[in-house]
Amino acid sequence: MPSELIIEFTVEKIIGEGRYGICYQVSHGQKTYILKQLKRGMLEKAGAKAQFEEDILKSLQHESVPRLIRKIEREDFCGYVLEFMEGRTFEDIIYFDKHVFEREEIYRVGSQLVEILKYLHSKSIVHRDIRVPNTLYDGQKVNLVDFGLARWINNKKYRADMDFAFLGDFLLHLYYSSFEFKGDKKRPWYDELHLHQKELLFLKRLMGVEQRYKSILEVEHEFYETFEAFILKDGAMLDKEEIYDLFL
Ligand SMILES: Nc1ncnc2c1ncn2[C@@H]1O[C@H](COP(=O)(O)OP(=O)(O)OP(=O)(O)O)[C@@H](O)[C@H]1O
Repeated sequence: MPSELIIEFTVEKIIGEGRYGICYQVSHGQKTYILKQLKRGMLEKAGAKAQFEEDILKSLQHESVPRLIRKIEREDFCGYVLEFMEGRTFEDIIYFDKHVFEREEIYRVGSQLVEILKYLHSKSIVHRDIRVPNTLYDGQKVNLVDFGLARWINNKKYRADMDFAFLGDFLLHLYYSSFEFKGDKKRPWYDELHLHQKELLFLKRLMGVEQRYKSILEVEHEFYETFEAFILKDGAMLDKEEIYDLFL
């Protein structure tokens, strides 16, 4: 990184290096930002594609999506300064902290992701990379980052329903956090996870194993139907025992 940028932004740590760039956590005065450097080689190869992340982030205003603070385009550095979003990645929370997500928490996390997707799709944007390393969580709020693969929906190559299988796969990571492998032969998720009938159908439809959902509004409707049917009773969360009874 060029020294001038180190003067303007103090590099706190390197968060990661991906195919397209390097992510730094930086500070400027009291404020923390993310500095995402785009690799020059990749930028040239990717051409117009690199423009999507910038244009898409600029068009968004959502508390769970980082704001694009500014673009830096210089001879020796090309990248973005992004709003710093709180939380650890779900990847770290599940695989490093070994946190177990119970249904109530899966419901709370899932409902936030559905809400974020509803916003993105209403802006004609498909994210195409909703995965555990690109979602942050502080125990309450879910944030979605990495818009490198996001595109404007054109209903040909880029369809809104592409995000549904990602959402399904993401939710499966949460369900598997409580799964105990007993050395059994590996079976498909729909056989080995202990799921309520409605949950099973909801996840199968997200994943495209059963008839795919047509829109995020349909996903949202089914999400609440599915979870509220057995998690909420008279407006209150069922406790673990009560949820278990429903499975019998
Ligand atoms: N705005 C943000 N606030 C906080 N953390 C962020 C933010 N943006 C990215 N990160 C962190 O940096 C990591 C890498 O970011 P991002 O995925 O955008 O970079 P990338 O170069 O596309 O990486 P990859 O190729 O591995 O996907 C994320 O997993 C997340 O932990």
